[in-house]
Amino acid sequence: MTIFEQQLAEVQELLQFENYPQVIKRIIDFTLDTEDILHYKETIAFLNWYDSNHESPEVKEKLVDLLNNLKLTLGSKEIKPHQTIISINELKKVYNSNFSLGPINLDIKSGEIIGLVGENGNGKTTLLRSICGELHPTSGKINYKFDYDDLYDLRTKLVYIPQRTDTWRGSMYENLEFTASCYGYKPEENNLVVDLVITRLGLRKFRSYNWKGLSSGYKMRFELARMLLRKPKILLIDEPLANLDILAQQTVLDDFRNIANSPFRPIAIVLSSQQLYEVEKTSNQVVFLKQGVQRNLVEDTIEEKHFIVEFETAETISVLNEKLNKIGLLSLEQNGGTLIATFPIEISISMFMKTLISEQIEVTYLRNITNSTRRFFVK
Ligand SMILES: Nc1ncnc2c1ncn2[C@@H]1O[C@H](COP(=O)(O)OP(=O)(O)OP(=O)(O)O)[C@@H](O)[C@H]1O
Repeated sequence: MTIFEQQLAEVQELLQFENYPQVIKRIIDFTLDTEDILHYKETIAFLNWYDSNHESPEVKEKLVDLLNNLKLTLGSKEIKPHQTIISINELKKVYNSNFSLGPINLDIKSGEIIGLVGENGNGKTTLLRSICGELHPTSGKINYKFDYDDLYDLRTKLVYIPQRTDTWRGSMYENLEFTASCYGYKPEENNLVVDLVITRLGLRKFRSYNWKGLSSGYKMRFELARMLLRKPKILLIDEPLANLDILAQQTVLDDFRNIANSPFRPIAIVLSSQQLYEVEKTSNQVVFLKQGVQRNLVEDTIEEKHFIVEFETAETISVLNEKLNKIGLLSLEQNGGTLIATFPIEISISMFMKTLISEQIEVTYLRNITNSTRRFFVK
């Protein structure tokens, strides 16, 4: 099964369960993948009709037709393999302020999401700005393994969205039309592509809004729409989840996943965040930075492996120590209201849970963080 066939099967399943908002997003992705104006027009005709026919019994039938037509075109299109597009070797950046980042070693592949995590001031922004070429490394090298004509072309393909973005004038729609016209879309394609991208990012209702009228979460989505129109190889995004509620965070991460993993136009996404668990669920690689030093979870073989759980309970530390000693508790640390218990690696989550039940320890929260970068945070 090709990656396209897998994705098609996923969308067909969503359609079976009548999850229309998700199906429509994925259909827009496929439509953009065709790079064919006829498909753009067909999907937009459906979107315009759907605006006033959400409840119509014809929705499903129309979506099935759209999907079948897209399948015919995309079934014979060449699938792009995921390749290393940036290779970072021994990168170091030293500021006069004495902060030093690195050495960083990292391969970034198309189609993948890399999460950069770490507490405030640990070098996440410095690394993103180095990768996009805004900062010159003190030593080490960043190899860009894709074709580009000159530095301008390189910067077009490396798109960086900072934490705080600039204000803009006019409506969101006009701004996106302008961006599309600057980045090589034909005049007859311009509005069609803008319509598709705007809808894909959940901005359809807000197209006539100006900068002041948009909430910070929607401003971030606008920046994303603007950057996607540039057809980047890599998107570097600083704290995209910062102003979003938990549901919106999950939606945005899901969108990133699908946008990155296009069978025909895969891009890499590197994002920094404090939302550790959300990022870990979505990323192919997680890089943890502590005072500028890199720790990769998958490659972290230096330390001895332990079974580690994070939990919350009203029980006292002395009682917990006594009860959990029965399954070889090695340490019990308190981090705010949360407890972190470390055991030998032989202990499993089911053994831990059985002990909670047999020892009558009531917990209000529990998470196995053995394979999470969370354990770097709590050290
Ligand atoms: N241009 C600069 N000159 C000197 N020091 C700097 C400069 N930019 C950042 N720093 C320092 O480098 C360190 C790392 O900053 P950076 O912004 O990369 O961290 P961060 O992990 O992105 O933090 P946050 O999560 O707060 O955005 C900080 O101590 C910061 O003060």
